[in-house]
Amino acid sequence: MADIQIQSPNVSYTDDLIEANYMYQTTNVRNENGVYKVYPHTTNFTFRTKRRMPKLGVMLVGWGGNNGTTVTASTIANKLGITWMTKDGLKKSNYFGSLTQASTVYLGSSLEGDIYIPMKDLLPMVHPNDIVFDGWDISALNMADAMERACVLDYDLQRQLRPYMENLRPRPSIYDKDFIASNQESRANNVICGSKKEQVEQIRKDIRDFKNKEGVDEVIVLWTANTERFCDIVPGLNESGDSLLKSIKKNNSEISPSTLFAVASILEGCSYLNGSPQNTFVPGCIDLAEKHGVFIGGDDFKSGQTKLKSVLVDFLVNAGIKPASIVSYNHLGNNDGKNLSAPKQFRSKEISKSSVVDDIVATNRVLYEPGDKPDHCVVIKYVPYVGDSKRAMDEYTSEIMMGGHNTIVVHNTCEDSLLASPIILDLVILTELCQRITFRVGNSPHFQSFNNVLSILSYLCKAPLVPRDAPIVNALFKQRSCIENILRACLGLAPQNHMGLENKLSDPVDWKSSQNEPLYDKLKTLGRNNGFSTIKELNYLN
Ligand SMILES: NC(=O)c1ccc[n+]([C@@H]2O[C@H](COP(=O)([O-])OP(=O)(O)OC[C@H]3O[C@@H](n4cnc5c(N)ncnc54)[C@H](O)[C@@H]3O)[C@@H](O)[C@H]2O)c1
Ligand SMILES: O=P([O-])([O-])O[C@@H]1[C@@H](O)[C@H](O)[C@@H](O)[C@H](O)[C@@H]1O
Repeated sequence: MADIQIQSPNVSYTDDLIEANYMYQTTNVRNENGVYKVYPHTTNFTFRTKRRMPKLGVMLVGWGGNNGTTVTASTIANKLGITWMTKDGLKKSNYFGSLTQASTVYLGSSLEGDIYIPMKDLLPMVHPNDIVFDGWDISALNMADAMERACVLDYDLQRQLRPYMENLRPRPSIYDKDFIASNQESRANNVICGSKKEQVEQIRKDIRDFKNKEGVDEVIVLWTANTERFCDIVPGLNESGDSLLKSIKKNNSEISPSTLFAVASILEGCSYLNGSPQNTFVPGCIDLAEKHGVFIGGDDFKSGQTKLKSVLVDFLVNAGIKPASIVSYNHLGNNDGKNLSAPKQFRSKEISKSSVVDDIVATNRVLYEPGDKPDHCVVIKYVPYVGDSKRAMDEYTSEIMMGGHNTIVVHNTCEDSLLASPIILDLVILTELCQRITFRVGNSPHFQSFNNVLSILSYLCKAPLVPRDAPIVNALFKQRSCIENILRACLGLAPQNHMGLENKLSDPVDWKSSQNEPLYDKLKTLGRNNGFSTIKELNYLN
């Protein structure tokens, strides 16, 4: 755990809060008679972050699935420090793949060189080991048997975890065979009967029951159940919070289980996150979240093939290379793949997997005329034998200079649920953190929360949900920078700009820097006394 203290008059610490003054710099552009007039703009923000972390409860819809069992098992294994033997030797529990737990951020430079710390140490964040899990599943299997059914974790690990999981049982859930593949029906032996209104009330009761039973301070609900078909958006049905609630009262068949869960969570004041591609967040659901001041986020975990695509296409387009054809094929044999073998459920996934390049393409009118975009084909096949080990094959064919072509072919094999599980953790950890951050703009007396649609979560989602009229960003490193720089802003730190000007000066010794930075004070003294003029040379001195 890196313990950091910002030494700045712009940042203050109390027992309850970290408060930071931050100058947010943007540029406004106006096209005036063909000339882009650019107006730099600075806005003063004051961020407040509550330091006390709650006991966090996470309720997973689809708890008994591959992702649900794997993320639950992994936090128990990490908490207990479980190791296990495999044919490749002894393995230790970890959170690899988690942005908050296993990636680092640049903090600053020191005499010893650049300092990087785990992202999780920038601001107080809930530790995954401390999360209490519960949830629902249409399958009644206890979590130990469900973990075994998932075939994700090594046997010796499962063996050690069984005693901690066999008494965990998913709560009965809302099942509607019209929304997921018919091949899931055999699994549905743990369902809530009654009208949609009664089902919502039961889910609300479950959330309260979990809170009271486990003594958790906050609950976040996350959908990791099967992909549903898209539902129709119809005026009078679900275009507003009121119409949505009325449709539920009327037991309208077009209201999906995932939207019912979202409504129940919102009415209980719990953030709701969607790890699947369906359009859970119909306009009425977003409206309801806004009215109740509840965070929502999604859609569809960005875990493997699409995550890489949002890097590769960003790299190609920003290198001035024109992707002209993108073909993404994969096959997998888990129950997710089985559900996606049905056309309507596949269509939901095809939409989320296909939309990820649109924003990147739209940024470059040198390569793409308006309306021009790459051929983009998504194929998913269900092959039971390979189980959770998804095999993805991609081909990127791009136009390069003077009629040339560049073709990149990628083969990407992974246990899908071991990529998705850390993403589930990051989604809930960042959402919980955002629940503790408020900010005021300028001299406003009012401290506000983030917009109810938590677009800061975009890095973790294939089809980022953003506030009305906000731009959708899919490029992975822009999304990561967004998270890192917002966390830095909460500490009054400037955004990472990677300029490294201090290492690009012909005479850094005379570089004007803030007087309270020992490094540059020392540089001036040592540099002058020894004729050294660069940081590297100073380091050599030490
Ligand atoms: N890498 C990944 O695993 C990945 C990446 C992106 C998105 N996703 C999405 O995450 C979801 C879960 O993936 P998975 O591999 O865990 O699938 P899974 O089929 O193993 O688990 C889904 C679980 O949801 C249950 N379920 C279905 N409908 C339900 C309902 N209405 N209420 C409660 N439970 C219900 C099923 O019984 C099953 O146990 C899928 O929608 C998938 O598309 C997964
Ligand atoms: O995140 P990603 O690897 O691009 O997409 C994955 C798909 O390729 C896979 O077929 C599906 O089963 C997973 O749910 C996930 O959505």
